[in-house]
Amino acid sequence: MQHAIGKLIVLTGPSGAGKGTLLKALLAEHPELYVSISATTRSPRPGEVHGQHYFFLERAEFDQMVADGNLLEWAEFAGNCYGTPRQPVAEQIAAGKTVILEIELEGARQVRASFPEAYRIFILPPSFDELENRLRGRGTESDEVISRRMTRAKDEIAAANEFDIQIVNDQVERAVQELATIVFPVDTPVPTSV
Ligand SMILES: Nc1nc2c(ncn2[C@@H]2O[C@H](COP(=O)(O)OP(=O)(O)O)[C@@H](O)[C@H]2O)c(=O)[nH]1
Ligand SMILES: Nc1ncnc2c1ncn2[C@@H]1O[C@H](COP(=O)(O)OP(=O)(O)O)[C@@H](O)[C@H]1O
Repeated sequence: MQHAIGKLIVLTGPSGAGKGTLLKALLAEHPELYVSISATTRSPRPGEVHGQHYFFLERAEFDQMVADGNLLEWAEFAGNCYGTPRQPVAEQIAAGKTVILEIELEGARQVRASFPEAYRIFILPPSFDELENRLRGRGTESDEVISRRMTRAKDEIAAANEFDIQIVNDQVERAVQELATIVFPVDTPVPTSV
């Protein structure tokens, strides 16, 4: 039996741009999508669940995953390590699923090198000020972490044109619809008669 081959989609954008918000809304409409669960050394935020939002690991455990070749990509971001467990992604793609990786810029570059057929989407905030408002408004990070993320955001936004497409997250509903048309491109209808 021949296996269907699914596709791989990478979603990147500065912290606070709304990647998590858009993905959650997309997933609610399309539960058949598989969103990869990353490993991280960052501490859980209130409400975050191990194995659901992230696999929260000690640094030594993360380093072991890297050493064993168990991460498809990984990077350091604002003082913590983040990486994509390889096996679940490989399994879901082999099963024909569309797999989404929500990862930062360095990881997205690694995926481009190792998986050039992946489709890479960049989420932009409407403005830099609005990005900071959203990050502060989320209320999950200290001032110091916010300022580290804002510094990083400048470099990330400067790399937006490395991606196949950019989506401005102005309004959640509109941006989710745009995202959906990219993840699920409308097939050209096959004429039933000529
Ligand atoms: N390279 C890489 N980046 C990741 C991974 N998981 C999450 N990230 C990115 O790490 C950054 C920080 O994530 P997080 O601490 O959850 O903050 P948030 O995205 O602002 O909620 C974000 O840009 C994520 O997209 C991963 O597996 N690999
Ligand atoms: N289009 C939008 N308009 C206003 N606020 C938004 C929008 N999208 C997301 N937000 C808010 O901005 C904050 C950051 O969004 P989040 O999805 O956590 O970003 P990211 O995952 O990219 O770090 C959250 O408080 C979220 O509710």
